[in-house]
Amino acid sequence: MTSTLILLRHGNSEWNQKNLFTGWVDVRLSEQGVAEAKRAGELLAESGLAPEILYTSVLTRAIQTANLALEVADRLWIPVKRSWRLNERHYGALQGLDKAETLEKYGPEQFQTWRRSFDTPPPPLDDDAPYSQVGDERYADLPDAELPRTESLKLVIDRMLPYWFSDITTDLAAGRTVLVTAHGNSLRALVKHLDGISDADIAELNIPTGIPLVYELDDDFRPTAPGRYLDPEAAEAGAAAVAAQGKK
Ligand SMILES: O=C(O)[C@@H](CO)OP(=O)(O)O
Repeated sequence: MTSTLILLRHGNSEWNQKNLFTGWVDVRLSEQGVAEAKRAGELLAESGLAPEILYTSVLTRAIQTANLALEVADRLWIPVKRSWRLNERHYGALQGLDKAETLEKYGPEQFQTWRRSFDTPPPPLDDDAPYSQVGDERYADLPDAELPRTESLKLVIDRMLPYWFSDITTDLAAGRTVLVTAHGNSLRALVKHLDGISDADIAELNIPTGIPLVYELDDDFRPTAPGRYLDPEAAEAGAAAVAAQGKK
């Protein structure tokens, strides 16, 4: 039996628009992001795909995106599960910094290492820094030692994959069409796992905002074919724009 998995990166956020490193900072969608999320709902409806359960991170921009898309697709009623394990990568001390200024200050090599290397996290964020998540109510159940102060992509995979196996694959095994609405780097982590992308090659993968990416999975939750974007042309342009962030 095959099952269907739909991955959706949240629409453009207020901080994507301002070109700021975001990570776990809880910003909202920009107007453009709202339009992208609604368009994602149209793409889902036009494709005939009907999500039966929604997974999101606990960050507002992913939740807004899912709600807007599902409303357009007339599926706002489906059950929802949220987890911090689907959150964006914690960007450490870079959270809140301007990407172009960071590129200029530290140079392209360091900038690319922080953004896209597999296992080099940015410097950790101080607990009393303005954009720290220490004390944020939504993480109250998370032991302090497990609350990230920075993360590499590898660390995202380490905290995301257990949830993939414990929860998301359980719904897939039950034959449900699953929608996962999450973030650029948490979805890069999941796509790396699904497509078996090497630690080196994952640096080149960028996920566009607001365009559903659909996988058919076999009984072992492996893709039967490459994932397909419901609007391939827009996805290509969107991924190129993400890759170019920082450059003025
Ligand atoms: O700032 C961030 O949290 C992410 C996603 O917006 O950015 P980047 O693509 O640079 O990893």
